Amino acid sequence: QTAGRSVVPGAAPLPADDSLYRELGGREAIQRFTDDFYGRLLADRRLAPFFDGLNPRALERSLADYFCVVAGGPCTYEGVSMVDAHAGLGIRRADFNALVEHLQDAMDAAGLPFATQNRLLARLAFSHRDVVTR
Ligand code: HEM
Repeated sequence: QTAGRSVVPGAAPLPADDSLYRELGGREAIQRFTDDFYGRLLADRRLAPFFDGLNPRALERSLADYFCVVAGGPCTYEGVSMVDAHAGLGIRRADFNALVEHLQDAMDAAGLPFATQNRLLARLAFSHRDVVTR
């Protein structure tokens, strides 16, 4: 474990280097596609109800920190574990897949290459069992 990086419970082991973080374009680029991603979630009538009443700025920042850490970047994620964040939400496999599609679309719109997108998605896939509870 490299000093200064927070552990993300339930996720894949942290990458050995920051190559994915750099491919994603760094923290600010991650924030930009994350903000776009969140907008897409809210525009999706299947998914928007999950995010009712939440503070978009706070969640966008938390998500971008999480993506940054998962990509091996020099960020700190201060949120809760994936189990705790999603417990009781009753998220189904179809919800999970829909969310991943929006993330792909946001990364596409940001011009990120498929290989880079897939590297991030592969790491996030480790969260499946912690997020999908029915
Ligand atoms: C790869 C899959 C996913 C990842 C990596 C992920 C990641 C996260 C992260 C990092 C947070 C912030 C937690 C915090 O700040 O403490 C969060 C919160 C949340 N996620 Fe997810 N998530 C995923 C899938 C989903 C899905 C499929 C849904 C619903 C359709 C969802 C709904 C939510 C909601 C509603 C919150 C806010 C919980 C709250 O603040 O009470 N997530 N997620």
